[in-house]
Amino acid sequence: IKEFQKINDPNGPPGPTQLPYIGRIHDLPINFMWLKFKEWADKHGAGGFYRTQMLGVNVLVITDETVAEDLLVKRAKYNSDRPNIQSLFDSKSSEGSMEYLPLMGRNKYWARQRKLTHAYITEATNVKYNGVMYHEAKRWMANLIQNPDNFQASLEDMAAKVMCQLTWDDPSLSTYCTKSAWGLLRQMSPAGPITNVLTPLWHLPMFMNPWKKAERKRHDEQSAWWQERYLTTRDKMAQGGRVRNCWTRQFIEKTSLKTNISGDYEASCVIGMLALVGIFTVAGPLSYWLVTMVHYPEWQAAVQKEIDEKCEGRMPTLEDAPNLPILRACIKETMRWKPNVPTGVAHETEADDVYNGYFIPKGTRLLPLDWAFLRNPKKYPDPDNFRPERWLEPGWPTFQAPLTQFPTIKGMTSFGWGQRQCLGMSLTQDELIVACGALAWTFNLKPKHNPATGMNHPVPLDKSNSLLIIKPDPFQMSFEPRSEKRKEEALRLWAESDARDRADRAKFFQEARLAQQTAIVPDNGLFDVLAEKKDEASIQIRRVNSYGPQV
Ligand code: HEM
Repeated sequence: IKEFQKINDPNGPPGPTQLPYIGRIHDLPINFMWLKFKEWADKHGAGGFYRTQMLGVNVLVITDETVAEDLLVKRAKYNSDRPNIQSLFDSKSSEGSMEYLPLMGRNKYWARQRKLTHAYITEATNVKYNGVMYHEAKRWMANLIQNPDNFQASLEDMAAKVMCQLTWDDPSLSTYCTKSAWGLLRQMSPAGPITNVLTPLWHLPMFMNPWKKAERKRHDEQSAWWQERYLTTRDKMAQGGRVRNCWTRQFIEKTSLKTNISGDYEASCVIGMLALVGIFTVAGPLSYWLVTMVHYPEWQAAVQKEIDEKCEGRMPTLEDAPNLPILRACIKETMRWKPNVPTGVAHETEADDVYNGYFIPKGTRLLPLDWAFLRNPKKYPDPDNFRPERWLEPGWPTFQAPLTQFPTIKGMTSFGWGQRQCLGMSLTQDELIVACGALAWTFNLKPKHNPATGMNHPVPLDKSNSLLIIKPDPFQMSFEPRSEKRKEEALRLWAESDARDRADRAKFFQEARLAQQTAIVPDNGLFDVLAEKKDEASIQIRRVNSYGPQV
């Protein structure tokens, strides 16, 4: 009784009644958890937040943007740590595992890896990703023409190819990279292994602990693959520069000479993680774009009309973005209506604090509930419906001019807060403009006819997985080329881009080989450095493998 009274202290923050130790874990469903959090928000969150508990852990659910601003931005100094994820080894990198930047505590590994990631993404954005997004969007359009029923896999593959190209100059790695990203995403999600919710199970001895054994295998495979990618890239460079511009090459050639990244192992992790994080994050809104366009043909027509007029018949590029506000409004409204990280990503407090008169103990998880922010009826009237006009017409609370600049997805609550704010906002916006623009230019996206029932296959609006980053459950739809001419043109664009890419690679490799034969390239000693570093790397990697993760 005493314990019950203590955790339900009437002077504490509001929230649902807690049971000793388990808190409210018994009626928090694993699936669609964000809906239950929102239900509690409607009952208890009048002040913009409420508290709950889970197996002894304090959670403050933030349901209002102003409170998120106060706690996560203004008090970022001590509210930017991350909670431990039980089913990963050393998820916070407190023991020096250095592996998962987005999950790290606010420590030195996080600080230097965030700096490097930010610099690399910014540089790639400034050079428009060396055309990689256009190339992959064209490949995807051709794939959709030739094999439309495989659209969900080819969509993820497009996002993965962009990241593998930017990271290792090798789009053929996309299949493995996607699988690897899935493995990590599942492992870190509350709806993944049961040990993320019933955390004490994780501490069973290894011989009777299937969860830990499975994670050991997943972890070791993933880190070995990251290391192999890194060393293979370096080998290729040492054998005649057979790698074009990419983040790994940039690290080996330039950054490694002046960085505080500790060495090859850490480099392979920060670079590998960067490749992974850009797959499902972008694939989510892109999948929801398909769902939305099927349900709102009038908005699809408006986007197509805008593209046809403003791009004069061309497939849109990033240069066209300022002239395409309807496209940008539909992208932003898709992300508002169907956010792909609906619970938000938790921060953890590093100091005791008092907020609005309520005591918040050190170690509290702060959960910025994106589903609640994006369904706030004051900011988003008619929040449950897809209304892109809220970004386009004066009179709506979210309207902002000029339309050449707004709407933009940059700064949306979905990208998080303060010191931990997402580093991929520009990349996401650019990839969505290119990919959604290409879809609108090439296809009419429609429901698919089911001859067995004589009706269309349903395209559900509310069926998804419940991982931390969600995507819609498999569905069927049709990709109808807008005309025979458009179809031919899309296929031609891909053939042309593919041929150019092959020719560029061949020319680059030939020149690099020639330069190596005539010893022009190694005059800066790069290859000697690389040869030496290779030995260091093998030593270091042997060390890392024997050190292993903290079990
Ligand atoms: C729709 C797309 C995306 C969404 C909704 C999203 C959302 C988020 C969220 C909610 C966080 C945590 C923020 C916080 O803790 O306050 C985050 C962190 C991060 N995101 Fe994204 N993200 C997206 C795309 C990307 C992409 C494409 C990349 C990179 C290519 C990326 C890289 C990162 C990184 C590196 C972090 C960790 C930042 C840190 O912990 O300091 N994200 N993202």
